[in-house]
Amino acid sequence: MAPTNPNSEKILDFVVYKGNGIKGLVDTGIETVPDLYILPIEERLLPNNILPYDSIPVIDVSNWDDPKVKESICDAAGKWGFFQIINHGVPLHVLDAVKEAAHRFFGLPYEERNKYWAGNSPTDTVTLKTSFVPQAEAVLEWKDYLSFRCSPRDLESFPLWPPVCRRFADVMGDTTVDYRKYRLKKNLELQNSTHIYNCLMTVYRDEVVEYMENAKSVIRKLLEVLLEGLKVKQIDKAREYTLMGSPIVNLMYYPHCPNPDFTAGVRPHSDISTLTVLLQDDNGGLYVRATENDSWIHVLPINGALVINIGDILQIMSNDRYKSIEHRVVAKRSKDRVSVPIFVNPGPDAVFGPLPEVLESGEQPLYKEVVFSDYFKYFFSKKHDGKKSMDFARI
Ligand SMILES: COc1cc(/C=C/C(=O)SCCNC(=O)CCNC(=O)[C@H](O)C(C)(C)COP(=O)(O)OP(=O)(O)OC[C@H]2O[C@@H](n3cnc4c(N)ncnc43)[C@H](O)[C@@H]2OP(=O)(O)O)ccc1O
Ligand SMILES: O=C(O)CCC(=O)C(=O)O
Ligand SMILES: [Fe+2]
Repeated sequence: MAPTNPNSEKILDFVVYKGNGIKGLVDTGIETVPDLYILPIEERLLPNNILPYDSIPVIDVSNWDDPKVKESICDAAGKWGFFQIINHGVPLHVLDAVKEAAHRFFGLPYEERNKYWAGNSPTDTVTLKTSFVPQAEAVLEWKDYLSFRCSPRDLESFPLWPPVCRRFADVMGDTTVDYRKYRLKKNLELQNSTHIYNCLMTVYRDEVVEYMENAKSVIRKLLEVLLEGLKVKQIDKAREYTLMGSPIVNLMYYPHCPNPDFTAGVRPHSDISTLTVLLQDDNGGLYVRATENDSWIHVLPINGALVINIGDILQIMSNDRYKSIEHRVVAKRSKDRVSVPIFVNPGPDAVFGPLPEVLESGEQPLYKEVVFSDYFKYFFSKKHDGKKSMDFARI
């Protein structure tokens, strides 16, 4: 949807086609929001539509086996589709490191960031993008993001992920070092050299993998509890592939915005994942749709917590017992906001539909069976538009 306004054409060229991103535009010192980013009034989040006293549930998961914990998770998935978990076991330093990595990556000069811009990246497992689908959006979203595909197979391209650290190259001698050798060397060196540790800490890809590795057991536990709530006794290999075969980790960057009320960081949408594990910073800005018409609940940042939301796939598999709820993001006026979602997605060729365990008592399926890559392509063929992507699978 090419803009007709010549100024918007110039901005589109600078941000998208020259690969500067919205970060590059903000770095030019703009003091007003360009037309290309101004939402029509009916799409803006107005203060009257925010419910000031409501909040999504916060669940302490220090004991996953406690029936009350399991019940709270399944209830929240059915009623809210969103909840925060605390005492989940992912160390605070791992969470802080990955947020810090996002700031460091987006703090790099244009030339360094641009090496990973969609179309330039040495591997399709890591791409830097802007907005959502700029080709299909009349108004762009105020965000850039570095996206990492993290299935075991994708991790083979780890050596091509952005290290961008001279000191790292000096220490390792070769930035294209094999991942396993790199881990081995890191473990050996860590025992006797804080200097080398500090060097390694400046490598983004390492923080992303560290975060993902730590989050895996939380994801597994959440899925076990949620599937048990649907009478599924165990997650075998085939189900594991359908539930979590191709995770994606994004480093999201919402640079400060001269007038955030006019813009969308992310438009209202539901995620297409089975579930999403989201680490947000202390800026706030994430809003979840409440049951009342067009009202929104702010997700208060809690240090160390992870925000969990049910995605379309789990709503479909549960035949609507669990809900993928719409949410949106508003950028900040004077601070750069970062967040790190893990979209826990099915493997590309996984076929999903309402689970047999859910339908066993004769309930009618509300959705047909769909191949995940078809659903994914459909989602990325248009702008974020509430929950409309679910129509793709609805009977
Ligand atoms: C929210 O809930 C989610 C989210 C997610 C996943 C989130 C991600 O961030 S995954 C990474 C980004 N997504 C994808 O890559 C999706 C796969 N991509 C596609 O299917 C296609 O790129 C497309 C979006 C459908 C567009 O296809 P097409 O019209 O054929 O255009 P392309 O050839 O791909 O691109 C043309 C040209 O533009 C560049 N480009 C495309 N998108 C962007 C962008 N956002 N920013 C900047 N540039 C972009 C592209 O690289 C091409 O450039 P060339 O120089 O190569 O011509 C998971 C789960 C959830 O629940
Ligand atoms: O940045 C956030 O807090 C949420 C981002 C989000 O909803 C998404 O990328 O799907
Ligand atoms: Fe989302």
